[in-house]
Amino acid sequence: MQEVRREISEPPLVTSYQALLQNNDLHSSSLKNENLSVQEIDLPLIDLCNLQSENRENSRLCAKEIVGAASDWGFFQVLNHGISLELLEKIKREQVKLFRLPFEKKVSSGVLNDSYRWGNPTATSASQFSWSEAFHVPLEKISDEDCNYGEFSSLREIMKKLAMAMSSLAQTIADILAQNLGYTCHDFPQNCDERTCFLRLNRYPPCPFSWPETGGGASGLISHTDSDYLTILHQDQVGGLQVMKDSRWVSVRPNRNALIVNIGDLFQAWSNDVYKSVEHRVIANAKRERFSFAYFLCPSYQSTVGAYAQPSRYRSFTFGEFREQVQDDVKRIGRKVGLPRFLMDHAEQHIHKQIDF
Ligand SMILES: C=C1C[C@]23C[C@@]1(O)CC[C@H]2[C@@]12CC[C@H](O)[C@@](C)(C(=O)O1)[C@H]2[C@@H]3C(=O)O
Ligand SMILES: O=C(O)CCC(=O)C(=O)O
Ligand SMILES: [Fe+2]
Repeated sequence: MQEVRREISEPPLVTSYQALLQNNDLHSSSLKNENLSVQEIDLPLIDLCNLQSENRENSRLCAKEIVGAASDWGFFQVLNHGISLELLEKIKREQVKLFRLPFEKKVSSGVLNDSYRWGNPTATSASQFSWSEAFHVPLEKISDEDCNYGEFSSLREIMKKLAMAMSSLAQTIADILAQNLGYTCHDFPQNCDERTCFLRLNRYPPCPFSWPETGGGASGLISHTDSDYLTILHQDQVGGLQVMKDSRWVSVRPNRNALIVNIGDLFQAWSNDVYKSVEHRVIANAKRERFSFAYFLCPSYQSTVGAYAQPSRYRSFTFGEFREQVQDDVKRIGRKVGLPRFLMDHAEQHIHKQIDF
């Protein structure tokens, strides 16, 4: 009887991870029992309905909560964000269908602007491996007629709606954070539009190398800070997102009605470290697959990040220079360094201070 070859949708994560384990000391694993006593917490929960309140005091207090969380946690979650549960559930259904495509098709069909990524292509050790797959799609490609959606035309419509709603939410929050620092223009950050921003769809397959089965194990997504101004993130109810708080990992309790907002590297630089771009990661789950999606508020590569006030702790750099430095560091030392590469050194700071007076 003709054997029906079941097309595999799973990326070859096991093979890749095992190959990396062979390279390294067999006992080395990314989470050397780091995960033992991670506390589950609720991120600061901010109800955005107060922002539109006629009561100016409510609106002011809501803005104050956003500023406080962005300065202290670098992460918070918002209610009444303008994206309906119905739309969020539609995205989840489409996302499941999309990731169920045969792996070969995800890699080679060019679907969603050929934006498919899995594992961590630059990983040279097990600790840099990410047990996940993703589509990282520029917003402009979502509405681009010749963007290959294959049988996913419904996905295009849903992603366009999502992108619009996420863009508006990100702009509202960026405005509040910028105004708090005395920035009066209403279009901060400049040069962020559908040509420069991204939607990222993540799937985290069940992982046989996950903690605590092995007392350490693969990361769903390795620890990183986001290379953007601001990220709006939706995680499903499986859990696994962890955020660094006071030098300890805390696990973020899922809240089905909330969206998570986190400050990116560029906003930390622009705000002279007032707002924090905080390390976060995803712990792989042994039994359940997990889905999330994220909107990244990014400027054009030619845009200078600058600072809201001088003297800035960071030398002036463009987003393109930042991305290049990230990729160069990942290639040369196996991990992203990010902002520390752009700190003004003391001599430069001294000179800038002299020039400014
Ligand atoms: C926000 C992001 C930065 C990142 C891609 C991502 O969407 C999520 C994973 C991040 C990460 C972590 C490990 C590596 O440093 C990196 C280059 C990667 O492959 O995944 C970064 C990505 C980045 O900075 O572009
Ligand atoms: O899946 C998550 O919860 C986090 C994803 C993330 O950090 C990212 O895509 O940058
Ligand atoms: Fe992230």
